[in-house]
Amino acid sequence: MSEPILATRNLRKNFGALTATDDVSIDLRAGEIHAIIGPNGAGKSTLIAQICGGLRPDSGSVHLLGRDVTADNTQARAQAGLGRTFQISALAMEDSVLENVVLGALGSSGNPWRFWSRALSDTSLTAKADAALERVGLIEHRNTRCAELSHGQRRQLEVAVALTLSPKAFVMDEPMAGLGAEGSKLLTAFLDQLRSEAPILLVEHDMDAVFALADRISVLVYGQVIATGTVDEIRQSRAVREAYLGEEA
Ligand SMILES: Nc1ncnc2c1ncn2[C@@H]1O[C@H](COP(=O)(O)OP(=O)(O)OP(=O)(O)O)[C@@H](O)[C@H]1O
Repeated sequence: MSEPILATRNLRKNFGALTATDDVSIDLRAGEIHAIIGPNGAGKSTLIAQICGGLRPDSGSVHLLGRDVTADNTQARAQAGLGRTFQISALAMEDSVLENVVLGALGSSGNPWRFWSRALSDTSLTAKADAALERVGLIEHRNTRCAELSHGQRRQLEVAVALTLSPKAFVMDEPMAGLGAEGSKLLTAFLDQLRSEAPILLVEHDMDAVFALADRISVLVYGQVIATGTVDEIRQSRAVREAYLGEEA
């Protein structure tokens, strides 16, 4: 099997006596959507933070395209090809849609703030931003203030921001959160085709979306991966039903 695009190896993180990440080794392979599910407090956000560089693990490692990036900060990982969308929106509400995409591309690329005014007249940057907006279906809103977008459109915009860096892997933290049925359907269709461009590690509570999209699912409970498998394997797993879905086996 080809080398995973993104991987964690024996990742561990303690908060005092609590082990929030307990020996987690997961792979994200080319072309796949790998969903991470688990009850509240299972350690999904803590795991994502270590993968993206916001939190340093106590032990274990993170690998991107075969390279150990454990010591790299968030920005370095973004530059190395890790595209991220957030659970809590990181958009600038008073700025336009286009400005948000350019700002995101700049911020992640490590360019200092003082070049901001020049960035908007940099046609290669704005062309890239427009291409990303076109892809997520927001091009006609390029000059709209972000605050005027619907919740669903903001989610699309976050994906556009991530797209500008041509990521090699995406990490998405609850992209469906707050979307209505129609919004979820649209985003599900979009992610479905996005996986062929870059695989997606997807943390998501919306089980309809997870079951519709995931090639593989890993189930996290008390910081541990208790099972990894296909949708059918996870649905049929006795351990998962007992530990997570709360059903009597
Ligand atoms: N900075 C912190 N200090 C102490 N404990 C923390 C910290 N961050 C998280 N925890 C604890 O670690 C455990 C895992 O939390 P985490 O937020 O990663 O879970 P989660 O699966 O993302 O939950 P949710 O689905 O509710 O977002 C929880 O028990 C939480 O209280």
